[in-house]
Amino acid sequence: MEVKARAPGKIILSGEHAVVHGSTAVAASIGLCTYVSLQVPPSNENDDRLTLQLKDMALEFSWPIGRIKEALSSLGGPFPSTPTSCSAESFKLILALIEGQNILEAKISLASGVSAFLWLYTSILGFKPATVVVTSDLPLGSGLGSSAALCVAFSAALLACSDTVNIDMKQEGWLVFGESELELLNKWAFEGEKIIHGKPSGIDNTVSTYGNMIKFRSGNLTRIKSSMPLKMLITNTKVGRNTKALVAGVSERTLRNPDAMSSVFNAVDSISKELANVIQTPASDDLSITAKEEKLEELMEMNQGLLQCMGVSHVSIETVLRTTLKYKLASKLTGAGGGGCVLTLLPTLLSGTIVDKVIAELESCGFQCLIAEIGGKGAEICFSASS
Ligand SMILES: Nc1ncnc2c1ncn2[C@@H]1O[C@H](COP(=O)(O)OP(=O)(O)O)[C@@H](O)[C@H]1O
Ligand SMILES: C[C@@](O)(CCOP(=O)(O)O)CC(=O)O
Ligand SMILES: [Mg+2]
Repeated sequence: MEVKARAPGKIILSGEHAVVHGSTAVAASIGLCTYVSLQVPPSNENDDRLTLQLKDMALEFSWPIGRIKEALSSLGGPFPSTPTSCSAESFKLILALIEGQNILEAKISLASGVSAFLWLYTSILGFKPATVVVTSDLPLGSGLGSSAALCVAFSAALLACSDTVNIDMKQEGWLVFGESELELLNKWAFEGEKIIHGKPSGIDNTVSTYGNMIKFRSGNLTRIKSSMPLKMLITNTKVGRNTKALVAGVSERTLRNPDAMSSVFNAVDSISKELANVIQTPASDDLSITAKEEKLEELMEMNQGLLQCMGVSHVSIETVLRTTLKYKLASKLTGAGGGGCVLTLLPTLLSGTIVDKVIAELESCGFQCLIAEIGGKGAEICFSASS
């Protein structure tokens, strides 16, 4: 049997980092996904390995099931309906399994994704042989939530193969889990994100699970329906960075300056709430689309200023801000910052010629631009009779 899962990346319109400290944030899924295919060999086949292929990186990891069992059976499980955190001790055992796999120094950042896989796999499915293949449209470590999309896609495929979720495997095409299954999937993906991010807020896995646009605060989501067209230019500075380190840096700054940072986080909270209001309030005679876009631009700029206060901007981000400002366009970093991606609002009345010019100028700096489809589907699964 083969099950496929796909889960989207995201943009954060307002509130990254502050959301880790209890502020409101607003995020939307985008039309770029991570795909996982999970193939369980027929029980009469003599295949007793768990294999993980990261196709985009041409990497393969493979373990005899007996070796995984030997290393991890003390953890108990599987416990698919009880999302459980990977303790420091379990993490050490998992790392020992990965250390035997010779990840090249240049690709060592992938080790956290592979660790999340091993934790989710053994916790949800136990010690069954399988081949799992991953591909992704998303750039890794760029602020578009590749870590969460990976954890959501893994969890969706694994839960679909477990006996926990009630889903008709004979249905064709891409399927969406029911509400309670989505909740379970989101909780498992959050456990995976914890392995990759250290201290995630949960916003990325939540928006990847549910799709569309959400307002998120302290683990609680409110679905948002946009009442205006929202077109965003995403500029990838291609400066690599690591969310875990940036999140830890903001926490250290908060420990050093608790009062000042608490004011910064409160200001971000207000900005995110206001941004959600602007997006949801229908345009009227008193509030035109253009006026709404101007409000959004101002809120994005204010949020960017506060992200600078948190210490997560970067010279490459500042170059994007300066470049777009020449065309009177407002931008902010999205995701963890420190490089990665920047969002620029493209107002409805902006001419195509200007958009082409700004993209050409950004690309001449070595950046990569794309115009995202915002607020699409969340996680989906698909069964096939195996190949
Ligand atoms: N397709 C993938 N294959 C393997 N690992 C991945 C994949 N996508 C994400 N990851 C893991 O997530 C990490 C990037 O996550 P992070 O630093 O949070 O940035 P972002 O979530 O913005 O892309 C990678 O270093 C890797 O460990
Ligand atoms: C910085 C943060 O707010 C978002 C991180 O997003 P990304 O991993 O950079 O895509 C962290 C979090 O909310 O878990
Ligand atoms: Mg991430």
